Amino acid sequence: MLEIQHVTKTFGRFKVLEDETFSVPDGEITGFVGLNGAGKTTTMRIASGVIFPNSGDVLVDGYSIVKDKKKASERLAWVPELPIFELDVKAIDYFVYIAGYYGYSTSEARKMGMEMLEKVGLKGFEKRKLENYSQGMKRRFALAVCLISNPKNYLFDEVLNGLDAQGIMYFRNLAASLKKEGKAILFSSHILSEVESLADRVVFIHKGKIVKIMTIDEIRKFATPSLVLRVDKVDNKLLDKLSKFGEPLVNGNQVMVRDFKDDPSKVNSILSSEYKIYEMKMEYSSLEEVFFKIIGVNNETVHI
Ligand SMILES: Nc1ncnc2c1ncn2[C@@H]1O[C@H](COP(=O)(O)OP(=O)(O)OP(=O)(O)O)[C@@H](O)[C@H]1O
Repeated sequence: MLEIQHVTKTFGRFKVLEDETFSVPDGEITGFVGLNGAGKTTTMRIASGVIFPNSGDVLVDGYSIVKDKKKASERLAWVPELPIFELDVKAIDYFVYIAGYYGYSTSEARKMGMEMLEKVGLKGFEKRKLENYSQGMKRRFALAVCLISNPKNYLFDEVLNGLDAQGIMYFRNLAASLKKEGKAILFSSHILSEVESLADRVVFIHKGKIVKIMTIDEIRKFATPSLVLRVDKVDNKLLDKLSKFGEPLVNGNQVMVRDFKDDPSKVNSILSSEYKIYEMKMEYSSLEEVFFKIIGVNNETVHI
């Protein structure tokens, strides 16, 4: 478990984090979202012990990263936003070197390295030098390396950046299996659809302050419900009928009734004598919409 406790950080006179407090529980994936410059990477760097907070602390399974750095960092793996492996060394040799640091023999480490690199989709590239890896390959390699020590806590900073569809799939599977093993995972990303599908809870950060912490279930309740219908024809009469339930938006023969808070079967009974309904389902607005509601900016003007 990770506990970020009243962390404040300033760079020069600029306050980047202010009294930041939240927890990353065991057996859960915690999504960490915010606009560019909100403070996610700084939080992760503090939690990993690379930089110190001005005040506050981070506890890793109860050990302070400030006062008991060795014990805290042994229990933690961190994949940084920009893994730097500009090394004139083969991937497998570097893996063996790092694994040696954690007490594995060369033969054990080599066997584990070959397996792990295959798992992250780097089979056939084990002997390529790291300096010749692409950004996506470096990220995959960083994911494999972070598993060597098998710690309880994980910090993944924008690890989806630069990953292709296969790499994203690997990360999804990895995060799900770590969660199953009861690990605590903090995962930042701008790909909010991925956060929504992976995370159990989401921490929202804005201008260095935690503005909201919500479970995915709470996010779904908070989100605006819409009824989506696919019908044989869309005419004014249909839209008239639907507008009694919410705001109808048309896209071909599909109509989305926004802010729908009624019983879908009522719509069915009102329409079924005049229209063929091919499909009817409830949809909830995305985490993205919830995010912009929470921080109070318009998603057309700000890119997340
Ligand atoms: N070493 C540093 N010196 C000065 N300012 C810094 C330093 N590191 C970060 N900052 C500033 O702190 C703020 C938070 O940066 P941080 O990288 O934590 O944001 P982020 O939420 O990870 O953003 P992004 O989504 O763009 O990666 C930014 O304004 C950034 O310019």
